[in-house]
Amino acid sequence: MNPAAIGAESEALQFTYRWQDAALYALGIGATQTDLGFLYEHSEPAMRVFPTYAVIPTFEACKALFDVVGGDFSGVVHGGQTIRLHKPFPAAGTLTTVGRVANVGDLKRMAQVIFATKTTDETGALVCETEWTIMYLLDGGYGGEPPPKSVRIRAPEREPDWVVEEKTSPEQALLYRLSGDHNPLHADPKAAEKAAKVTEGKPILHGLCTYGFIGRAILANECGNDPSRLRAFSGRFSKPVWPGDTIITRGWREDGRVLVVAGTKEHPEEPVFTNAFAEIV
Ligand SMILES: CCCCCCC[C@@H](O)CC(=O)SCCNC(=O)CCNC(=O)[C@H](O)C(C)(C)COP(=O)(O)OP(=O)(O)OC[C@H]1O[C@@H](n2cnc3c(N)ncnc32)[C@H](O)[C@@H]1OP(=O)(O)O
Repeated sequence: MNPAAIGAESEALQFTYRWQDAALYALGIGATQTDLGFLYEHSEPAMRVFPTYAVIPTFEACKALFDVVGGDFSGVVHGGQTIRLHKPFPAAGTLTTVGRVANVGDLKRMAQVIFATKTTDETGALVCETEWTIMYLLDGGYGGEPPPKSVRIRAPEREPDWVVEEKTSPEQALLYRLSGDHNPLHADPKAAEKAAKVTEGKPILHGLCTYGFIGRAILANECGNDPSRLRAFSGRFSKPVWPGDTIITRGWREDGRVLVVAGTKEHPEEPVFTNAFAEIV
């Protein structure tokens, strides 16, 4: 790993998308007939885009920094994701993103890298900021500084204010990857075998696919499906999810935020998404 990469920036990368791309993303994160306003170009009012789409135009700006950071990509898993939204995404458009290496940390058993991005639209207005925590399972112990301690967010003891249970399909990762993350870990059993410590030898779901399912549950229960009301969404991928699993998301309204925990029906013993909150207006 290369701690000298901290502060490195990508070029300003342009990303143009069509309504078809936003609809394909929506299907990848489990949208159904009840989400028609996110799928149909002639929707009235105008077609909306799920706010978690923020991870799609920003992905390449992070990937562009992979070489400067170093490490072994075959041992990479997604550790956590934050998005901050300043404007809803139009159904189609051109966005410009600059990526930055925010931190490279040594956890001894693994390394942790944080990539940050800023995205603007054609008018130069800020649309979204993102933060990607990436775990390098094969690169710990390189002699670097540990990352700053994360702030722990725990769900209250009481019953949640809402619960959403949604089954992913066995092909969910094969559909989600069409939106741009072609990591073989989510498609190829041979690649999954190499990361067997996490995957148990079977392709796992993209963390950002799970994130999209959970984001949809928040949008439906807290924002009346209005993307302009979700201002931030953050959480940690604590355990893997496999295509076909049923994701159960629980939400609590607490101190002006929504705290979230998600698990799966198949592995109820430990949650898959933790340390999570959403900010709503
Ligand atoms: C950037 C553009 C390119 C994007 C590349 C991404 C490509 C994608 O295609 C890849 C994916 O989508 S992979 C799928 C999604 N991710 C996963 O399934 C990983 C699930 N998580 C795990 O298995 C474990 O958390 C695991 C194995 C990660 C760690 O578990 P443990 O070893 O048990 O760690 P633990 O002892 O619990 O924690 C020790 C300290 O390590 C840090 N940490 C651990 N998990 C973290 C996580 N998920 N995120 C952030 N930090 C994490 C913490 O510092 C932790 O200490 P503390 O708990 O006190 O904060």
